[in-house]
Amino acid sequence: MGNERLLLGFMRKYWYFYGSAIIALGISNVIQSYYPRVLGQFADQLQTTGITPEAIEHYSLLLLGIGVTYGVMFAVGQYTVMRLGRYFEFTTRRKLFAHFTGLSENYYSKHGVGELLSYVMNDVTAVRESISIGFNQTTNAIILILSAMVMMSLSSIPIYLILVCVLPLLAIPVVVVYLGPMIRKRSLKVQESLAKMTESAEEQFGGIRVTKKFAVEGVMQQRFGRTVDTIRDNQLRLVRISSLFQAALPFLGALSLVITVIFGGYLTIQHRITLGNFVSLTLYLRMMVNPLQNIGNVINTMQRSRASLERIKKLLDVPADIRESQHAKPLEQSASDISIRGLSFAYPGASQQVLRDIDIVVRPGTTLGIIGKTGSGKTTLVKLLLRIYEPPEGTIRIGRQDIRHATLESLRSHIAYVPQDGFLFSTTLRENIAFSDREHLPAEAVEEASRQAQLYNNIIDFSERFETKLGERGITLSGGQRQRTSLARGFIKEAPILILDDSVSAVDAVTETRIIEKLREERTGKTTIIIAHRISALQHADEIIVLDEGRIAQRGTHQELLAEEGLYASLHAIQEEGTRHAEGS
Ligand SMILES: Nc1ncnc2c1ncn2[C@@H]1O[C@H](COP(=O)(O)OP(=O)(O)OP(=O)(O)O)[C@@H](O)[C@H]1O
Repeated sequence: MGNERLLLGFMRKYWYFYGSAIIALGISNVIQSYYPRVLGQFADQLQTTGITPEAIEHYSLLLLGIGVTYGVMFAVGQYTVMRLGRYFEFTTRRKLFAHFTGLSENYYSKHGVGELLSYVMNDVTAVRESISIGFNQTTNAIILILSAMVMMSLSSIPIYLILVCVLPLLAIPVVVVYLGPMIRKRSLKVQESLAKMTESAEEQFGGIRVTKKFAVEGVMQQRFGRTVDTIRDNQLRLVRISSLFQAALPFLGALSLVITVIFGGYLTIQHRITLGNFVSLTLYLRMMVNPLQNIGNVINTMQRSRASLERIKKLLDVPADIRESQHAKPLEQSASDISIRGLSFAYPGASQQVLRDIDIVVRPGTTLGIIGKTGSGKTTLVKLLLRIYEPPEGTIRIGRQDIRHATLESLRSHIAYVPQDGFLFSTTLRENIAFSDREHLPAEAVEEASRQAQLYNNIIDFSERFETKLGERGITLSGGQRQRTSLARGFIKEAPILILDDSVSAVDAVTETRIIEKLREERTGKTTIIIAHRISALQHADEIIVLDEGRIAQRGTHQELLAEEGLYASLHAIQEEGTRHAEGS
């Protein structure tokens, strides 16, 4: 029942729409139920007084009136319900998207993009169908069946005849109760395998260039084929049971008609009912078969949509791991000193700590360099600073404030973070650079940031300059250009703290030197953290920290570190050797 709360909440909110839809559909169906009665009366008149031009005119006008009123009211009801379905679709999609943005990296590391897309596409559509088509057909069916029953009882058709003829139709609920849950279970499986396919397709399309470069198209096709096969198997299992369900209902309808023809026909021959009664009864029963079949379809759709609703509800119930504390305050605006004390950290679910006993103090306006082998915990440290993962209470402070008690918005606007592979959106270069505040950042600021990132000269070579559109994930740019676009995005933010996480790794040595020089000019008085593998990118820092397996192995200035034996000096020697080699060749 919990799952339906989402749906019921929506229905409660738009009850007036539902109310008017029920009224319109109700009127249309009640009117429609007059149709067999009128034809029955016409048949009786034919038999008793014979056909007259007045009778033809009277009955045809009556039927026309029924047809027109039915059509108009039905259209109004149908339109209202369809509109509601669409409302649900877009409000739920928005809700899901808002929920997605609140979920942490930890969640995304476990769930693929395709899987999440599947919620927004397949599941929401399935529920929407049950709202519009389902609601529409159920209302029609219930009202039409009820009106038909009332009309039959009001006519002079004997009740025992009605009951006997309707008997097979009463088996329908039994079939529904028996097969419904099976349909739902199988639908859930179909939705899950659809999600897997979307996920696989997303990954395969994203990685198509790698696939081609490694010439492994065959393997990838096979892998994708397997996900498609699973869907086929699950779909077929669903189709088998749905078909059985849908076949059972018309069969019961036909059985009821057979009884009507035999029993009703016999009573007509015996003159115990009139020919008109017989005609109306047959038409009424015929009229009830379609709605009953529709109820079957609706229950089928409902079972499917309940499966989807279950998935959506489960997703919406996933709590955001990073939540603001109740008394969170914005960070002090001018604060730019960072103090890390006794910080140890293991990723959720992991037994090994990736950071151990980290103590760092970054005074305001200074630059900290962090170097270390791959996997030594450099990025993890930044993720904790940004609270992408929650650091232990009291371990990280900015200014005097524990970041655990700062509002997330203030923390993240306080820090400009440039990751190694900054994601570029498929929009213009200008919008990508001005990402932090697209609406307000002036064109000059965008140009200045691109100059600082040594990207300006590249951009002015493009025919549309800053208005150049980037393809999906910025494919039209080279690796170095993409990295510099991401750098410009970080520079433009002019945040009190700037973190470059291996952000100049894809540019050549000359460009790197220019960027670092520009950075030193522009960021005097502002705090900067530079993470790099190349010593040249951080040698000017006020303090350099060497991380090794999550611990601080060495610390000091470039000169101090060169003077002592250790990882830094050996890295320096290797890199110098490499540079000499490159210059010599
Ligand atoms: N989301 C995660 N869940 C579990 N373990 C993780 C996660 N992210 C990183 N790790 C592990 O944490 C360790 C440190 O990773 P981190 O990314 O901080 O290293 P790094 O020093 O930045 O490496 P690189 O120089 O290659 O970028 C690695 O062993 C990595 O496998």
